[in-house]
Amino acid sequence: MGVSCPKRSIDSHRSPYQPSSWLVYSASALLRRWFLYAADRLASPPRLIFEKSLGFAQTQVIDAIKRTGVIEALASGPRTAEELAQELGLQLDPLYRVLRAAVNINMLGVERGPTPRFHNTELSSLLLDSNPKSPWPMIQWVVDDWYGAYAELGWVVKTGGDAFRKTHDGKALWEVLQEDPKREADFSRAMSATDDMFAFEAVVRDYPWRRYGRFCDIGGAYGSLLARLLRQCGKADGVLFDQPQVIQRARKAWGEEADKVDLRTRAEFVEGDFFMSETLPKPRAGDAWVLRHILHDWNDEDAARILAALRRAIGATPVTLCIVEFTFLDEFSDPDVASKIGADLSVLMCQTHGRERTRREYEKLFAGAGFSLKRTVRTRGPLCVTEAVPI
Ligand SMILES: Nc1ncnc2c1ncn2[C@@H]1O[C@H](CSCC[C@H]([NH3+])C(=O)O)[C@@H](O)[C@H]1O
Repeated sequence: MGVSCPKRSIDSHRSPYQPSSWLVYSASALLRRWFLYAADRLASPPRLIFEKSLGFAQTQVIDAIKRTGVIEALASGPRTAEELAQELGLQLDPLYRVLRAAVNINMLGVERGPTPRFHNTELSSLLLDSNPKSPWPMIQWVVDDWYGAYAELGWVVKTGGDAFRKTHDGKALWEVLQEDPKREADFSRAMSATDDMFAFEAVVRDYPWRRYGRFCDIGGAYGSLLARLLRQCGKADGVLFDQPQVIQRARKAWGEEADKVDLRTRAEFVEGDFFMSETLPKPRAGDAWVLRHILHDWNDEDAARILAALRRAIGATPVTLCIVEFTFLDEFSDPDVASKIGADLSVLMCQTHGRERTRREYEKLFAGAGFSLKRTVRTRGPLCVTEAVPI
């Protein structure tokens, strides 16, 4: 009985998802992998392989309960399928079957009885419009833009082609976004929504950011990472660097959003292109140039061009590059390998052969652009911080 609501409050300054201790983090990652392995061993192989091949059905169930308004309607209390069908103008039979499927994957809960009443769970409540940190913008991207590209995975393996261009009239993601300001705004919002998914709070806490005097967030979108770093390191200031149209909207966000507005005087906004060194910020000794989810968007050739532009812009100034990515520590068994593989396939399919890299692959990339890799710092989540300094 009763409606389960999000147990953790939504705080605008800090992620509501605090990292657990290293011991709990490592043990739970291990247990999760073990449970998944055990569940597979217990199932009958023919059924198992068929169920795995139906993975896309989950995507569609989540999409359906969000886009038909079920999740919003349930925010005001449990409903039967009949009530929902009437209120939202939906078809009762398929609706009931989708609600049942959602309960099966814990996306909805049910009060059983002759007429079952459905309610939101902690998971579905996260998708409410009233949640400023809702993962929905990202899920919407996955469904609307990635899904079709993913269907071309076998084709990519055979031909080495570009799935995103194939499914988007020959255009790459950045071109699609540049042509449509609304979609670009949605994309930047979607990127901020990944903060809580990938233990962003652990990145802030598990790496010693306080040693730097200034952060330059290169390709920082609306600056959710920069804002969090400035809050953590009271003496530092920051530069947010991105494409002109993104920075114009970021400026507005920093004038309005509760988690950023008081930090506005400590941040500078620079518009440019990270392939062109002359547009990058002017370096300052003691800077950290932070690139989160940037290099993974690009294949080795393009990533090397970005690093070469950064190297030219930095010159002889002592600056540290901090690359925040889903770095593979062990490609088959590191604790968060499932998230890393998910991210790797997404950038393979949607970013013209972007890739998640191993430490050795970063080492090679840096060396080719005049940087040397100093160390890779693990965090209590799938993201690592890899430091590099100019040679
Ligand atoms: N040529 C470019 N120059 C500068 N920024 C770019 C360029 N191409 C893509 N970007 C930006 O790169 C970012 C990649 S998405 C990552 C955003 C942010 N670092 C985060 O972790 O949330 C987007 O904000 C793009 O606008």
